[in-house]
Amino acid sequence: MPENAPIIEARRLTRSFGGFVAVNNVDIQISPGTIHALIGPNGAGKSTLFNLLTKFLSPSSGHIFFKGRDITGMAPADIARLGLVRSFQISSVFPHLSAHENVRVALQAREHETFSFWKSNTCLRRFDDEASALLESVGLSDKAGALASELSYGRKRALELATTLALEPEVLLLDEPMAGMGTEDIGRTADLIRRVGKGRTVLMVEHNLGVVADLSDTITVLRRGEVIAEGSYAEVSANSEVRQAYMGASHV
Ligand SMILES: Nc1ncnc2c1ncn2[C@@H]1O[C@H](COP(=O)(O)OP(=O)(O)OP(=O)(O)O)[C@@H](O)[C@H]1O
Repeated sequence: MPENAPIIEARRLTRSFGGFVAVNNVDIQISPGTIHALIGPNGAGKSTLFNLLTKFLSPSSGHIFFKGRDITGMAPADIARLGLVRSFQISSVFPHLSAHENVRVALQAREHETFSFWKSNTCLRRFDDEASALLESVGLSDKAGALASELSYGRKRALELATTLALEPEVLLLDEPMAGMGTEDIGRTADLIRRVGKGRTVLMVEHNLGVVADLSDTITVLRRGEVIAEGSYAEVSANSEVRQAYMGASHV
């Protein structure tokens, strides 16, 4: 496969709910090593498209490719093993384990060593060291011993990112990473995404256009289930159809 071939590609992707077409014949290509955002007004079909691309929903028709391989019929767990890992699901963190233990569990899961009580101390030590390094990379070193349930909202999401990074994903899929965050957490999370996005591909749905402008290499704008524009923030924000789509929308 050529180096700049899309890492994720959808062709004529469509999803209907009853008679309603939420995603309509969408073609999209995600280039490797880029941060790519899906935006659009409420009800545009962003979450549906994201859920299709991450295999949480099945398409009514169309195809999804990961590194040129058709993954349309594959289960999410199988595509996660290929390197496509969805993050920012609060439920993926165990509330009664410490931040450090949460990351260690994810590292053990990666190596299918969930039942590692019989492992040597040296082996467990390796997970400990790796867990500490991951916590440091998301700025949580000082919270290593804190229970996940005691972390602030923004830090919980940083912990989720650490547990996702433990799986060594090639593609990070972020569903509204800034949702529910205050200004300070937004700034910190944006820095974090930029940092962990280096050398990876990031696909995110995000409502905060300031963050989208700041982080994204490419933006795809949806409206009523269809792609109406794609390009850099400067390009899409100058597009008259995009401006029209956002007029009167509550979150711009
Ligand atoms: N499970 C479902 N059953 C029926 N209709 C659905 C379902 N999921 C989404 N829809 C409809 O599909 C359309 C697109 O929804 P979707 O959540 O993908 O939009 P969105 O762009 O993510 O919106 P928002 O910004 O409000 O989150 C909406 O009209 C929604 O009501």
